[in-house]
Amino acid sequence: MSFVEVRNIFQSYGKRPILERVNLDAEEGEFVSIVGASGCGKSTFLRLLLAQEVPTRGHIRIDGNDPAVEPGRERGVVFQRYSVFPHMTVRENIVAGKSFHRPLGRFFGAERRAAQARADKTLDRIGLAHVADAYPAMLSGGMQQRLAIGQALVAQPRILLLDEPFGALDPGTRLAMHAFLTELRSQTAMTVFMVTHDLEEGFKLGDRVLVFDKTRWDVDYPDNYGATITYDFDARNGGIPFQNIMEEQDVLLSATA
Ligand SMILES: Nc1ncnc2c1ncn2[C@@H]1O[C@H](COP(=O)(O)OP(=O)(O)OP(=O)(O)O)[C@@H](O)[C@H]1O
Repeated sequence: MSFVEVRNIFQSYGKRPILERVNLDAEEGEFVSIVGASGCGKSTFLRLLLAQEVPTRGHIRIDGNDPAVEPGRERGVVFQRYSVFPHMTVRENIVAGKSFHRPLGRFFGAERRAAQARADKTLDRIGLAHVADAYPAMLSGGMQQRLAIGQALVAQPRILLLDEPFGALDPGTRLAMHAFLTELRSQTAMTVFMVTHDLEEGFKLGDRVLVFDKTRWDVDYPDNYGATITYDFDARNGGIPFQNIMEEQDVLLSATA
């Protein structure tokens, strides 16, 4: 039994199929990058893993069980747009990440102090301890996204779902976030699913790179068929030498110039 089992998933919105026959096995600790054309259903797949949606057909098992409806211990999630609370300080945001299953801030006395101490540990880990009392608007984009990741991590989920988490960041900050995520992963052994539009990022960070695409097309009715996993690349130890693909493209370009 794999840690994450996806069996013959179909998902349609109304009559329109988005995903069809999606099958996947992922082991605990794997980093799975997901790429594919815009609108092919990558975020839909993450929502299914999050149990925010129920598939039209098929099933998903996480550690042998149906995915819990509420993320938390099992899954954390980070989207491209920062999901931090603007009216709370950095530390309060982390506490809220842990306590989102109850009304925010409902921690008192010793429990509140314990929650804050845990939050400070997370802030240390994500390098934001020095701005614990600042508000998100005072932070750079990279820092805000680190805060969002910290918020997802504070409940120590076994699976982290990232939907284009670095898409809104400038290239330098993006590289810093890659280093941050790689370090975090070595500390936590989390399983990660990351949707990205950046192929190079997918190969750099992922153990595997899944490509979602349609295998069937009807030119008259392009919405008739859904996408599935068409490639499952092993990206470990330079398994797919992405740089070489880029170089080959350059060779092709210069050959045709
Ligand atoms: N709740 C919904 N109801 C109806 N259609 C939806 C719903 N959610 C998504 N869609 C449609 O399903 C398709 C797949 O959407 P999804 O966001 O999963 O694609 P994506 O691959 O993540 O795209 P992108 O790369 O642009 O973010 C899109 O055409 C979208 O408009």
